[in-house]
Amino acid sequence: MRGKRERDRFAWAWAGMKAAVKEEAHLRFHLAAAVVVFAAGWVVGLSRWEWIVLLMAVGTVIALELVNTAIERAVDLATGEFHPLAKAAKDIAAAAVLAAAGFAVVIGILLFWPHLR
Ligand SMILES: Nc1ncnc2c1ncn2[C@@H]1O[C@H](COP(=O)(O)OP(=O)(O)OP(=O)(O)O)[C@@H](O)[C@H]1O
Repeated sequence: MRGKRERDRFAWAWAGMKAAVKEEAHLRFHLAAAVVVFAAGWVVGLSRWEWIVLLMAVGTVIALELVNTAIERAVDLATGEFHPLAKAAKDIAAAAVLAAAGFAVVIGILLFWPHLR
């Protein structure tokens, strides 16, 4: 019974992932950028620790993009009207993605720079 429940959870999470990828261009962009960065990491031969740092940076951006998408849906469900709190919720969620993406770019530069010199 517990195994089935765990399988259901995984299936629901996978359904959420598929819906977000289908509906969110920003998420598709981040996934495509991740593929390019992973290919570049493979080409330059990142070390194990460099891979760990890169995976954490990329994973954080993608996870926050998913949370941002969930917050957008929840806000849209809560109100169809213009509301300052709805704006704040969406804008702050978007800022979280932007902050993570900005740090990921800096991390990427620090990781790849020594391999490209
Ligand atoms: N109900 C609302 N009340 C006030 N401002 C809103 C509301 N809905 C959206 N906004 C403002 O409009 C902006 C864009 O909202 P939208 O729902 O189109 O999200 P988005 O960030 O463009 O997401 P998507 O990734 O779907 O394009 C929000 O960041 C927010 O500033």
